[in-house]
Amino acid sequence: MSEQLPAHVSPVLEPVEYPFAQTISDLRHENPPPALISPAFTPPATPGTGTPAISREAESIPVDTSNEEPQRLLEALPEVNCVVRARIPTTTGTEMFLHLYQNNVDNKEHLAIVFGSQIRSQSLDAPRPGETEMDRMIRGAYTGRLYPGRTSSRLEPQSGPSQQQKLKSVVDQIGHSSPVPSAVPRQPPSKITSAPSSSPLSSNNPTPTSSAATAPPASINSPLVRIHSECYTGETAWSARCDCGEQLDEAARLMALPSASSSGGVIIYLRQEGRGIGLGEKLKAYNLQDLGSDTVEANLILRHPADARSYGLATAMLVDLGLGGDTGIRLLTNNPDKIRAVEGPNREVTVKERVAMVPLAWRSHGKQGFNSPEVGGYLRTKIEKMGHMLQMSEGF
Ligand SMILES: Nc1nc2c(ncn2[C@@H]2O[C@H](COP(=O)(O)OP(=O)(O)OP(=O)(O)O)[C@@H](O)[C@H]2O)c(=O)[nH]1
Repeated sequence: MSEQLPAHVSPVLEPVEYPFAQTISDLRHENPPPALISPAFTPPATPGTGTPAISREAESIPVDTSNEEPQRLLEALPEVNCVVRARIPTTTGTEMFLHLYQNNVDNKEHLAIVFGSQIRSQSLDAPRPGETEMDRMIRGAYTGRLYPGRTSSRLEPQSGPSQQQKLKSVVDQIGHSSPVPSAVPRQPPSKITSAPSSSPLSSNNPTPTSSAATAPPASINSPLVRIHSECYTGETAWSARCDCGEQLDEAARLMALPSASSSGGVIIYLRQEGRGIGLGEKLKAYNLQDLGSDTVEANLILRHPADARSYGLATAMLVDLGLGGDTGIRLLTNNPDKIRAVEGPNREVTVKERVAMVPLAWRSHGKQGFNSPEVGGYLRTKIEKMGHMLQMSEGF
């Protein structure tokens, strides 16, 4: 029997009662386990959601989420609590505030990377019984900046001016007029000079879509938000199988632009590695991909949903950061499921605009970013099988 199988099928995968006994081709064409398809799966032909391939200029394409009710929304939002926040000066010159959250649904340390000092966590700022001013400063519940010898978590008019004067003199010395320098992209994109566009509307109305690359800032009231899922391989191990690292860099770059400084920005960094299946399972999926499966098929063969993620924690964190209700956000994504899911079960958050994440190589016609057969297949599968609002670029 084993000699009838393709050479790449391991003999240990032969017992007939398991899907592993079949060839990958069988699984793909005859027996995809329908019960394992994620409720987050979106048919490829989501109307009105494509991103034109030829022009990478700012495009507004209507998206209406008012009739969409994802099946996996919880009835109520989880509880989240920001336990510590710290200022992180970055290698690009931008500063951000890293917020670490705990919650009542898992034991993971989900993060909010906040650009701009105007976005504050309510749970962090809430007083804790018996805590001292030093306790508050140590857990990051302070306003302004920390400096040696500071004794209060609140800005004090008496001691503040001298520190502000010190800061001003430092700023004057280095020739900056703004206390927070703007970002220097890791790979400076020559054609990308402006923030994404936005235009106000509610999620009950058509949502314009703009390209992150070129759109001028039409509205700066709603902060830019990226809901990012952990990807060790793409963010840390230089993987060219996916564009996760590039997307993270690009989100940070956009949020650090001077044009975004009045509204700020937030990257919600969720610890749902491998679309929620974990790193070990994702690595198995990579091996299946090298054996011929696409990213969705590989997950299904491993008996995982195509996408095992949920976004309730992200919604709760955004609400805690004061971005709930009518404040509205501009969401950086191509994923239609994310848009409605992040709004929460009772529309606790309003997505006013979607901003497309177009791969850098596509926007620059190969001059920047990176290309590989693997990332091409990864993006193609997202578009063709997961309804991503992007159109495959020619030559990739
Ligand atoms: N299971 C699986 N997960 C992958 C694979 N490649 C990347 N991932 C994971 O996919 C997730 C990246 O998803 P996101 O960056 O949130 O992107 P998205 O939801 O697809 O859509 P965008 O918001 O448009 O980027 C991370 O958790 C990665 O670890 C893969 O081949 N298989």
